[in-house]
Amino acid sequence: KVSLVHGAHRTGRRTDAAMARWRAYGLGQFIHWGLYSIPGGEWDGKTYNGAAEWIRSWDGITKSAYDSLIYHFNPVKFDATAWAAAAQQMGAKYVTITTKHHDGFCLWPSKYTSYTVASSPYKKDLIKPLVDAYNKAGIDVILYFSIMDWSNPDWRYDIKTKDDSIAFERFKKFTRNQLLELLERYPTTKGLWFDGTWDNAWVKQAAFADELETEMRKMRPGLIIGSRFRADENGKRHFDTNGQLMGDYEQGWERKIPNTITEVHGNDWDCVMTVPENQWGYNAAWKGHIKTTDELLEMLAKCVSLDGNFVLNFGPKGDGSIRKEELSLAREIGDWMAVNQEAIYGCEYAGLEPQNWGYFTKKTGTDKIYMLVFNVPVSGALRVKLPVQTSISKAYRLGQPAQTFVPEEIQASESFIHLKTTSEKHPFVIVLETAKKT
Ligand SMILES: C#C[C@@H]1N[C@@H](C)[C@@H](O)[C@H]1O
Repeated sequence: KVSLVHGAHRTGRRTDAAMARWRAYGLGQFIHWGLYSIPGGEWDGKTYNGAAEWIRSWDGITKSAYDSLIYHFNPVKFDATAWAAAAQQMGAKYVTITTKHHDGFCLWPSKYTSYTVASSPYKKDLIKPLVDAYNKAGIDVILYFSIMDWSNPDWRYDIKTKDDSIAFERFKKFTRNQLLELLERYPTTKGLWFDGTWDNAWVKQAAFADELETEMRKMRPGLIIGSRFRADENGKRHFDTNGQLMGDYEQGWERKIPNTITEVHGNDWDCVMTVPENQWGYNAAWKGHIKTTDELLEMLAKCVSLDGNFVLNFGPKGDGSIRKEELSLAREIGDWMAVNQEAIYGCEYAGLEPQNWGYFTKKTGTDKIYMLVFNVPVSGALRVKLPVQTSISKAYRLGQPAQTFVPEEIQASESFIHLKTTSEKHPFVIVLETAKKT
């Protein structure tokens, strides 16, 4: 181990109540909304392949033309209550909302720049109504904040000259001001989801970022900050030079999910996922593979089965409406969660040998096991291997307790659950109440 001043300040998981609440969420919603939502991935009649929220960075688009979008931002269809209701029906327990993406446009009337909603025809703060509506719907709010800020003349990708250094010192003050402003304005928010922290200039700010993180945590006890915020003094991100996780949970699972529990290293983590391959902001012409409800449910199940949360992204349109494809996905996920949420909320890695038919979760603090079935074998026989000296005292279909199963023990602590039919068309859950053999 090397001695670090600005590495991880904690080994192992946080054990406080705020983090336990985060750990139990299971399902979250991501919202990417801003000026980029107006063009929706198209410019002068041309569609581009890159992510729609990065359109300002694409060749062929003049930056000033993009920046003028602020004078057209007037989301008259914005309805925070409707957004929160859709998320609540879906079963999301937390939402991560873009306060400022890489373009630097602020959805709140920040005192520290004019590039905010206050300078748009809409004028009003968008974050407060969202925080209030989601909280009212019983959904916690995490604020997404991009350190990288293309609108700020003091931002630098790297610091090469004295002038760069002087400018970036101003940028660091600006960034701190905005973050403390967000924490002051929205006191019920539970965490900050940082992005745009990979550039050299920021990676060189180990001491500043470490002190800022400490300051924010003092301001908001329980605040949750992931591994993407800061680098250690050797420029190591997510995991410090000693391999210790920076921050409270691993934030590396962007559009990907671990396959084994060993990849999780005993940390908390969440996976943030797009519906199309790689579009976060609204993209009019969704191209390529658009994930189905069952695919997204399987991702959710896989994340929870490996001790993570699954956060599904929505990209509202520039007018503030949510596209119908996302609303129907939310509804179908919600319909499934209405029956099966017990296998998701407050659940964790079950510690059992993975099986091909799907995923195990376990209710935290109990011996209750859930079998989330996605791949019914032609035999209809679902193999279950329990720890030695553990038996299944009861097995039944979640949501239909009268549909019970009598496990066939094929050898010590290994059983088959025989399905009554192999013609299920959608994922379902079997509950196993287990007990230590006396
Ligand atoms: C790259 C990148 C960013 N990280 C995702 C969470 C989106 O915000 C995307 O633009």
